[in-house]
Amino acid sequence: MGKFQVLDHPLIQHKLTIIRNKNCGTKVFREVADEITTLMAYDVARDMPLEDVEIETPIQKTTVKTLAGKKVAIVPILRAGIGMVDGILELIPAAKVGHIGMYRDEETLKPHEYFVKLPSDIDQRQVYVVDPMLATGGSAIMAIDALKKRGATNIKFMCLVSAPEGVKALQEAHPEIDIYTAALDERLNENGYIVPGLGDAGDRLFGTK
Ligand SMILES: O=P(O)(O)OC[C@H]1O[C@H](OP(=O)(O)OP(=O)(O)O)[C@H](O)[C@@H]1O
Ligand SMILES: O=c1cc[nH]c(=O)[nH]1
Ligand SMILES: [Mg+2]
Repeated sequence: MGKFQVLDHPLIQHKLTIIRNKNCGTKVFREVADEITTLMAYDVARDMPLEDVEIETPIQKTTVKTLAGKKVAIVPILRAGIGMVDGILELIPAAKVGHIGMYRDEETLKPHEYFVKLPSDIDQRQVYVVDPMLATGGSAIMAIDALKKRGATNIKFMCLVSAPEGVKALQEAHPEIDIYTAALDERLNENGYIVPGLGDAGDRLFGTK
Protein backbone atom coordinates (compact mmCIF):
# COMPACT_ATOMS: atom_id res chain seq x y z
CA MET A 1 0.00 0.00 0.00
CA GLY A 2 1.27 3.48 -0.89
CA LYS A 3 1.62 6.27 1.65
CA PHE A 4 -1.29 8.45 2.73
CA GLN A 5 0.00 11.70 4.23
CA VAL A 6 -1.79 14.77 5.51
CA LEU A 7 0.79 17.54 5.14
CA ASP A 8 -0.42 19.69 8.02
CA HIS A 9 2.52 22.03 8.59
CA PRO A 10 1.19 25.15 10.41
CA LEU A 11 1.93 27.33 7.37
CA ILE A 12 -0.10 24.98 5.18
CA GLN A 13 -3.03 24.94 7.65
CA HIS A 14 -2.98 28.75 7.90
CA LYS A 15 -2.92 29.24 4.13
CA LEU A 16 -5.64 26.67 3.58
CA THR A 17 -7.85 28.59 6.00
CA ILE A 18 -7.39 31.68 3.82
CA ILE A 19 -8.66 29.96 0.66
CA ARG A 20 -11.47 28.04 2.39
CA ASN A 21 -13.07 31.36 3.32
CA LYS A 22 -15.88 32.16 0.87
CA ASN A 23 -14.82 35.83 0.92
CA CYS A 24 -11.41 34.99 -0.58
CA GLY A 25 -11.37 36.33 -4.16
CA THR A 26 -9.81 34.80 -7.27
CA LYS A 27 -6.49 36.66 -7.10
CA VAL A 28 -5.68 35.65 -3.53
CA PHE A 29 -7.11 32.14 -4.04
CA ARG A 30 -4.74 31.56 -6.96
CA GLU A 31 -1.69 32.97 -5.17
CA VAL A 32 -2.25 31.11 -1.93
CA ALA A 33 -3.10 27.81 -3.65
CA ASP A 34 0.28 28.16 -5.38
CA GLU A 35 2.05 28.79 -2.08
CA ILE A 36 0.42 25.77 -0.42
CA THR A 37 1.45 23.58 -3.33
CA THR A 38 5.07 24.74 -3.07
CA LEU A 39 5.11 23.91 0.63
CA MET A 40 3.62 20.48 -0.09
CA ALA A 41 6.06 19.81 -2.94
CA TYR A 42 9.01 20.29 -0.57
CA ASP A 43 7.79 17.24 1.37
CA VAL A 44 6.52 15.21 -1.60
CA ALA A 45 9.95 15.52 -3.25
CA ARG A 46 11.73 14.20 -0.17
CA ASP A 47 12.46 10.83 -1.81
CA MET A 48 14.04 12.28 -4.98
CA PRO A 49 17.12 10.18 -5.71
CA LEU A 50 20.59 11.72 -5.38
CA GLU A 51 23.93 10.75 -6.88
CA ASP A 52 27.52 11.67 -6.18
CA VAL A 53 29.24 14.33 -8.25
CA GLU A 54 32.80 15.56 -7.98
CA ILE A 55 33.26 19.35 -7.93
CA GLU A 56 35.91 21.78 -6.89
CA THR A 57 35.06 24.36 -4.24
CA PRO A 58 37.36 27.40 -3.83
CA ILE A 59 39.12 25.30 -1.17
CA GLN A 60 39.49 21.78 -2.64
CA LYS A 61 38.01 18.98 -4.73
CA THR A 62 35.10 17.20 -3.07
CA THR A 63 32.37 14.66 -3.75
CA VAL A 64 28.87 16.00 -3.08
CA LYS A 65 25.25 15.21 -3.98
CA THR A 66 23.19 16.20 -6.98
CA LEU A 67 19.71 15.15 -8.12
CA ALA A 68 19.78 11.97 -10.17
CA GLY A 69 17.65 9.38 -11.76
CA LYS A 70 14.01 9.86 -12.63
CA LYS A 71 12.98 13.22 -13.99
CA VAL A 72 9.64 14.71 -12.95
CA ALA A 73 6.41 15.23 -14.88
CA ILE A 74 3.63 17.30 -13.32
CA VAL A 75 0.20 16.27 -14.60
CA PRO A 76 -2.68 18.58 -13.61
CA ILE A 77 -6.24 17.32 -13.98
CA LEU A 78 -7.95 20.15 -15.88
CA ARG A 79 -9.13 22.61 -15.07
CA ALA A 80 -8.51 23.05 -11.37
CA GLY A 81 -5.24 21.11 -11.32
CA ILE A 82 -3.63 23.93 -13.31
CA GLY A 83 -3.72 25.93 -10.07
CA MET A 84 -1.11 23.60 -8.57
CA VAL A 85 1.43 23.51 -11.42
CA ASP A 86 3.39 26.72 -10.85
CA GLY A 87 3.81 25.96 -7.15
CA ILE A 88 5.74 22.78 -8.00
CA LEU A 89 7.68 24.38 -10.88
CA GLU A 90 8.94 26.89 -8.32
CA LEU A 91 10.99 24.06 -6.76
CA ILE A 92 11.46 21.75 -9.77
CA PRO A 93 11.75 24.15 -12.73
CA ALA A 94 12.96 21.48 -15.17
CA ALA A 95 9.83 19.34 -14.74
CA LYS A 96 7.76 18.64 -17.86
CA VAL A 97 4.00 19.25 -17.70
CA GLY A 98 1.32 16.91 -19.11
CA HIS A 99 -2.41 17.65 -19.08
CA ILE A 100 -5.43 15.44 -18.53
CA GLY A 101 -8.83 17.06 -19.14
CA MET A 102 -11.63 15.71 -17.02
CA TYR A 103 -15.02 17.04 -15.98
CA ARG A 104 -17.42 15.55 -13.49
CA ASP A 105 -21.04 15.14 -14.61
CA GLU A 106 -23.00 17.22 -12.10
CA GLU A 107 -25.86 14.69 -11.95
CA THR A 108 -24.09 11.32 -11.91
CA LEU A 109 -20.76 12.63 -10.45
CA LYS A 110 -19.03 10.37 -12.98
CA PRO A 111 -15.85 11.79 -14.60
CA HIS A 112 -15.50 12.23 -18.37
CA GLU A 113 -12.10 12.44 -20.04
CA TYR A 114 -11.81 15.08 -22.80
CA PHE A 115 -8.08 15.67 -23.28
CA VAL A 116 -4.77 13.86 -22.74
CA LYS A 117 -1.38 15.28 -23.73
CA LEU A 118 1.68 13.92 -21.95
CA PRO A 119 5.47 14.21 -22.28
CA SER A 120 6.61 11.47 -24.71
CA ASP A 121 8.91 9.92 -22.07
CA ILE A 122 6.19 9.72 -19.41
CA ASP A 123 7.18 6.09 -18.70
CA GLN A 124 10.65 7.30 -17.57
CA ARG A 125 9.40 10.03 -15.25
CA GLN A 126 8.31 10.43 -11.65
CA VAL A 127 4.75 11.67 -12.20
CA TYR A 128 2.99 14.07 -9.83
CA VAL A 129 -0.75 14.09 -10.60
CA VAL A 130 -2.28 17.25 -9.12
CA ASP A 131 -5.88 18.30 -8.48
CA PRO A 132 -7.00 20.52 -5.59
CA MET A 133 -10.01 18.31 -4.77
CA LEU A 134 -10.28 14.54 -4.16
CA ALA A 135 -14.05 14.12 -3.68
CA THR A 136 -15.55 10.79 -4.86
CA GLY A 137 -12.13 9.95 -6.31
CA GLY A 138 -13.56 9.26 -9.77
CA SER A 139 -11.50 11.93 -11.58
CA ALA A 140 -8.20 10.95 -9.93
CA ILE A 141 -8.80 7.24 -10.58
CA MET A 142 -9.59 7.83 -14.26
CA ALA A 143 -6.61 10.19 -14.70
CA ILE A 144 -4.25 7.60 -13.22
CA ASP A 145 -5.85 4.90 -15.42
CA ALA A 146 -5.05 7.10 -18.44
CA LEU A 147 -1.46 7.56 -17.28
CA LYS A 148 -0.88 3.86 -16.66
CA LYS A 149 -2.35 3.02 -20.07
CA ARG A 150 0.37 5.25 -21.58
CA GLY A 151 3.20 3.62 -19.64
CA ALA A 152 3.57 5.71 -16.48
CA THR A 153 4.59 3.54 -13.53
CA ASN A 154 5.87 5.89 -10.87
CA ILE A 155 2.92 8.06 -9.81
CA LYS A 156 2.12 10.23 -6.79
CA PHE A 157 -1.16 12.11 -6.26
CA MET A 158 -1.30 15.54 -4.60
CA CYS A 159 -4.44 17.45 -3.60
CA LEU A 160 -5.32 20.31 -1.29
CA VAL A 161 -8.54 18.92 0.23
CA SER A 162 -9.71 15.31 0.30
CA ALA A 163 -12.80 13.46 1.46
CA PRO A 164 -12.52 10.06 3.20
CA GLU A 165 -14.70 8.55 0.43
CA GLY A 166 -12.25 9.67 -2.27
CA VAL A 167 -9.16 8.53 -0.40
CA LYS A 168 -10.69 5.05 0.08
CA ALA A 169 -11.74 4.76 -3.55
CA LEU A 170 -8.34 5.89 -4.86
CA GLN A 171 -6.50 3.52 -2.52
CA GLU A 172 -8.69 0.62 -3.67
CA ALA A 173 -8.28 1.40 -7.38
CA HIS A 174 -4.54 2.22 -7.28
CA PRO A 175 -3.17 0.82 -4.02
CA GLU A 176 0.51 1.50 -4.79
CA ILE A 177 0.07 5.28 -5.31
CA ASP A 178 1.31 7.69 -2.63
CA ILE A 179 -1.41 10.24 -1.75
CA TYR A 180 -0.58 13.65 -0.26
CA THR A 181 -3.25 16.07 0.92
CA ALA A 182 -3.15 19.34 2.84
CA ALA A 183 -6.36 18.40 4.69
CA LEU A 184 -8.63 15.38 5.14
CA ASP A 185 -12.16 16.76 5.55
CA GLU A 186 -15.32 15.20 7.05
CA ARG A 187 -17.39 13.87 4.16
CA LEU A 188 -19.17 14.54 0.86
CA ASN A 189 -22.55 16.26 0.75
CA GLU A 190 -25.52 15.12 -1.36
CA ASN A 191 -24.13 17.06 -4.37
CA GLY A 192 -20.72 15.40 -4.13
CA TYR A 193 -19.02 18.49 -2.66
CA ILE A 194 -16.47 18.14 0.11
CA VAL A 195 -17.67 19.31 3.56
CA PRO A 196 -16.48 21.78 4.78
CA GLY A 197 -14.18 21.90 1.72
CA LEU A 198 -13.60 25.09 -0.22
CA GLY A 199 -16.38 24.93 -2.79
CA ASP A 200 -15.77 24.48 -6.51
CA ALA A 201 -12.01 24.78 -6.91
CA GLY A 202 -12.10 25.38 -10.69
CA ASP A 203 -14.66 28.16 -10.43
CA ARG A 204 -12.83 29.80 -7.54
CA LEU A 205 -9.45 29.65 -9.33
CA PHE A 206 -10.70 30.94 -12.65
CA GLY A 207 -13.57 33.18 -11.55
CA THR A 208 -16.17 31.34 -13.59
CA LYS A 209 -19.08 31.63 -11.19
O1 LIG B 1 -13.20 13.23 -6.93
P1 LIG B 1 -14.29 13.65 -7.89
O2 LIG B 1 -15.66 13.31 -7.37
O3 LIG B 1 -14.07 13.13 -9.28
O4 LIG B 1 -14.30 15.23 -7.93
C1 LIG B 1 -13.16 16.00 -8.01
C2 LIG B 1 -13.05 16.67 -9.35
O5 LIG B 1 -14.08 17.66 -9.50
C3 LIG B 1 -13.47 18.92 -9.83
O6 LIG B 1 -13.37 19.09 -11.19
P2 LIG B 1 -14.61 19.54 -12.11
O7 LIG B 1 -15.30 18.34 -12.67
O8 LIG B 1 -15.44 20.52 -11.36
O9 LIG B 1 -13.88 20.21 -13.33
P3 LIG B 1 -13.12 21.63 -13.38
O10 LIG B 1 -11.80 21.43 -12.71
O11 LIG B 1 -13.02 21.89 -14.83
O12 LIG B 1 -13.97 22.64 -12.66
C4 LIG B 1 -12.11 18.80 -9.18
O13 LIG B 1 -11.16 19.71 -9.69
C5 LIG B 1 -11.73 17.38 -9.44
O14 LIG B 1 -11.15 17.18 -10.71
O1 LIG C 1 -15.91 19.96 -3.15
C1 LIG C 1 -15.63 19.77 -4.36
C2 LIG C 1 -15.86 18.53 -4.98
C3 LIG C 1 -15.52 18.39 -6.30
N1 LIG C 1 -14.97 19.42 -6.96
C4 LIG C 1 -14.74 20.62 -6.38
O2 LIG C 1 -14.24 21.55 -7.01
N2 LIG C 1 -15.09 20.77 -5.08
MG1 LIG D 1 -15.18 22.48 -11.09
